[in-house]
Amino acid sequence: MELISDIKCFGGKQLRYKHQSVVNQCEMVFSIFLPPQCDERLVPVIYWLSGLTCTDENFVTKAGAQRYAAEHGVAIVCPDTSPRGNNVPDDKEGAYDFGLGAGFYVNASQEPFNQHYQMYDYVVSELPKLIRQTFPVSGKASIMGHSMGGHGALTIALKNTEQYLSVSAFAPICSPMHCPWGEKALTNYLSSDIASWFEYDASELLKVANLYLPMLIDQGSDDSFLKEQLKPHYLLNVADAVHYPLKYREQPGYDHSYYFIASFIGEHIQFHASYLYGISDKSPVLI
Ligand SMILES: N[C@@H](CCC(=O)N[C@@H](CS)C(=O)NCC(=O)O)C(=O)O
Repeated sequence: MELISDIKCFGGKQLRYKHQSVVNQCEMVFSIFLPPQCDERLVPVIYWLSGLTCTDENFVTKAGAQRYAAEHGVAIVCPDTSPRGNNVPDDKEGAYDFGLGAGFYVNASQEPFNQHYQMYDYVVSELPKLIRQTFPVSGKASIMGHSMGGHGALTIALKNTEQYLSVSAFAPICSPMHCPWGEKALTNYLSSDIASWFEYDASELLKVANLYLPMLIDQGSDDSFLKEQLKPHYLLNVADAVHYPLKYREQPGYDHSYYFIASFIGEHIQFHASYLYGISDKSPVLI
């Protein structure tokens, strides 16, 4: 692993590294914020998954999360949103919503994407192992994300309830099976057989959830992607039907941007810290 940058921030460190990923078969870059508490003890980790067109750096430079992470004593890990490099295939037309910067946090099974696009395994297994081996972090983790990354956080948490204590999302794609961004990604990374899409659709996964994971979602009412792409009603209808106690907040007047994320990131970090530090009771219940 190679250190790219090391910057002091709110008494802690904002670090950036590159390493060779086994699952993605390419060099990957990630960022990690270590709060000042790391000087004395192990801290829990929150994983942040970004949206379309982002790298590991959008959240680091725009969300203003470091102040809250330092206050609450949590590390924040930000992976990139896709594999990258000369040999990594991209969208045929170089569109922003597929390929580079748009890995959708799935394991691709379809040529030519299956060789490098294994972002699900990267985020769930390879990166957390590397983080635990390298940094002063405890085994406790939560996960959050935005848009495509909100879809990633929700699906990954719902499929790995033992690995995360809480999950949250800003403007997540709530049912990729039912929106143009998701349909394009799932068709090309998986197949045109819709049966293969269910395991990467948060609304479908919520239908069969048997453990309750604390879940917070913020959605701006003036988000230009709300009606065509994000479609929270799919998730909310399932949550109602199966009595899943998710906390959904429509935030009046906010759009899809990092200004929206910056406005509520403090509350999301506080939400996760309350479970990571055992202040709130996760009490997983069978539903
Ligand atoms: N209109 C945008 C669509 C992509 C977009 O809005 N991306 C969101 C996530 S879905 C984002 O975080 N962009 C980077 C940023 O705002 O820093 C574009 O073409 O770049």
